[in-house]
Amino acid sequence: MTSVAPPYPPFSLPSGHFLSLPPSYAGPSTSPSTSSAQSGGLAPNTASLASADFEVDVRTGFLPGSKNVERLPQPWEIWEEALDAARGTAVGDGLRLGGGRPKEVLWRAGIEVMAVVDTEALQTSMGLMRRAHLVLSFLLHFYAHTSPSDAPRPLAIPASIAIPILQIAPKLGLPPILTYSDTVLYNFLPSRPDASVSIVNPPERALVTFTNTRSEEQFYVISAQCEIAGAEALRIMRQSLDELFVGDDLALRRLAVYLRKLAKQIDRVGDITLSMIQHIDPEEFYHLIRPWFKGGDDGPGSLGWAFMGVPDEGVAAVAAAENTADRAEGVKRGKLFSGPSAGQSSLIHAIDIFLTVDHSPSADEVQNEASFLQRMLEYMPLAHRSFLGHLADHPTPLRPVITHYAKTHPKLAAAYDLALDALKRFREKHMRIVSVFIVQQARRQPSDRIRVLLGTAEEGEEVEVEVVQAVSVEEMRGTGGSPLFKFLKRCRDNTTRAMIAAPKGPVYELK
Ligand code: HEM
Repeated sequence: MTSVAPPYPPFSLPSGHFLSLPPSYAGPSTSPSTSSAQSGGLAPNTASLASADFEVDVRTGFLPGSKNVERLPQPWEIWEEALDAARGTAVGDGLRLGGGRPKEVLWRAGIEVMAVVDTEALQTSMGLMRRAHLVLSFLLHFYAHTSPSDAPRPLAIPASIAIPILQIAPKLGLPPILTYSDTVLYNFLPSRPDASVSIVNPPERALVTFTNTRSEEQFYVISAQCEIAGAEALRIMRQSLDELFVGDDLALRRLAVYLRKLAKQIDRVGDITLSMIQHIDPEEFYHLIRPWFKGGDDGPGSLGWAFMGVPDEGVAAVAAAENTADRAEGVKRGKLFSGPSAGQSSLIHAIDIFLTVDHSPSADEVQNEASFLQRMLEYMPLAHRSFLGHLADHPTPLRPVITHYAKTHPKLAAAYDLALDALKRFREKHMRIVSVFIVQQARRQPSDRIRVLLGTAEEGEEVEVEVVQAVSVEEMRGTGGSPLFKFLKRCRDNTTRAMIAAPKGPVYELK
C-alpha cells in the first residue's frame, strides 16, 4: 500500500471565520468530553463525530434519538393547558395575531395571574426540559403576538412564563425564545411513533402549531425530514474523516466515493426542501404562520421583550443578543432575540464546515448581514454548537488534502467539487422557496379567506381585486432585519468559490 500520508499543508480557519470566534452565548459550562477535546484537539478523534456528548445520534443526526415528550406531567400540566387554550382545536379556532377579541384579552389575563411553577424536578430529564422549552416558548410567542400594538414597550412578559423559561433555557444552551429546535427538532413524531425515527420511519406529525393549519404542520415536518436525510450526510462525513485520518491511496479513493455519495445526499435534502412548494400554501405561510415567529428584535427601533420577575443577574446568563450599545447609552430595551429560522439548523452549517465553505464577512459587508450565520449558532442547543466547533477543529480536515492532491488525484478534486455543486444546488432550491413563500406573497394582498382568518375581513365580505405592491427584492429583510437576497446570494456564491475547478452552468437569479 503506497503511503501518501501527511504532512498536509497547515490548516486553520481564516481569521474572522464565524466558527473561529468563541460563542458569545453564555450557556452552561459543560464542554464536550471527547478524547479530542480533552487533548486540546491533538488526539485523532474520528469516532466522536456522531457522539452522545454532542447530542448527535448516529441514526438520527441532529434529531433527538429518543421519542419527543408529547405532554408535560403535573405540576407543569398548567402550561400545557394554557397552550391548549391558545391553540384551539381547528383552523381559526385559536388565538388571533394582534389579539383584540375578548378571547385573547382573557387568555393573556390568565397568563398574567398564572402561578410560577418550580422547574427543579424538571431539570433531571432532557426530554422534559426540551418539551418545557417548546411549550414555554410557544406560550411566549402567543402572548407577545396577541398583545395590542399600543402595549407599553419593551413588552412585559409575565413572570409565569419568564421565570421558568429563563431557568430551563440555559440548561439546554438555548436562548429564551422560540427556536428551530422547538418548532422542528423537539416537535415531531415519526410515522410509527413508538419506533425510532429513521429514513424509513420519517417524521410525519408535528406536536404543536400556532394555527392548526396543515401548512404549518408540514413546514415543521418537512424540515425534520431534511434533518433525517441529513443524518446520512453526517454518517458519510464521519466515514470521510476516518479515511482522511488513514490518508493512504486506498483511503483517498474511498474518500472520492464518499464525497460523491455526499453530493447525492445533499441533493436529497434540497429536493425535500423543494417539496414544501407542494405541501405548504405560500399565502398561509406568509400571512398566517410567519408573523408568529417574530422575535423581540422586530425592526431597528424595537425595544424587545422584558422578562418580568427575574433579577438582572439571572437574565445576564442568557443575554447574548442583548444590545450592549444600548446599555452604555442607558436605553431601556428588553431582550432582542430573533425568532426561529431554518438557518438555525446545524445540518447545513456542518456541511459548510466539512467542505470548508467560508462565510466570514469581507471588509465591505454590512456587519448585521455578515454575522447572520454566526448569530444563528447562538440559537442552537449548546451541544450542537459544540459539535460544530469540534468539527471545525478536527485534526484532519478535508480541504487541505483535496488541494494538496488536486493535480495527482483529479477524481478526488472532482468529487469534492461535486459535493460543493450539490450544496450550491441546495441553496438555489432554497432561494426558489424563499421567492415563492416570501417575495411573491409580499407583493400581493392576502385573499379573502386569509383575511377572514386574520380577522381583517368578515365572512362573505365583498372580494377586493388583488393589488400588486411595489416591493423590491433589495428592500426585503430577513430574520433580525438582514438584507434577504444579498445574503442568500452571498451564501450561494461562497459555496461555489470553494470549488477547485471553476463552477459550470448558469446561476439562479432572484427576481
Ligand atoms: C418555507 C420554507 C422556508 C423559507 C420561507 C425559508 C426562508 C429563509 C430565509 C428568509 C432565510 C434568510 C435568513 C432569515 O431571514 O432567516 C433563510 C435562511 C436559511 N435557511 Fe431557509 N427557509 C425555508 C426552509 C428551509 C429549510 C427546509 C432549510 C434546511 C433544510 C433551510 C435552511 C436555511 C439556511 C441554512 C439558511 C441560511 C442561509 C444559507 O446558509 O444559505 N430553510 N431561510
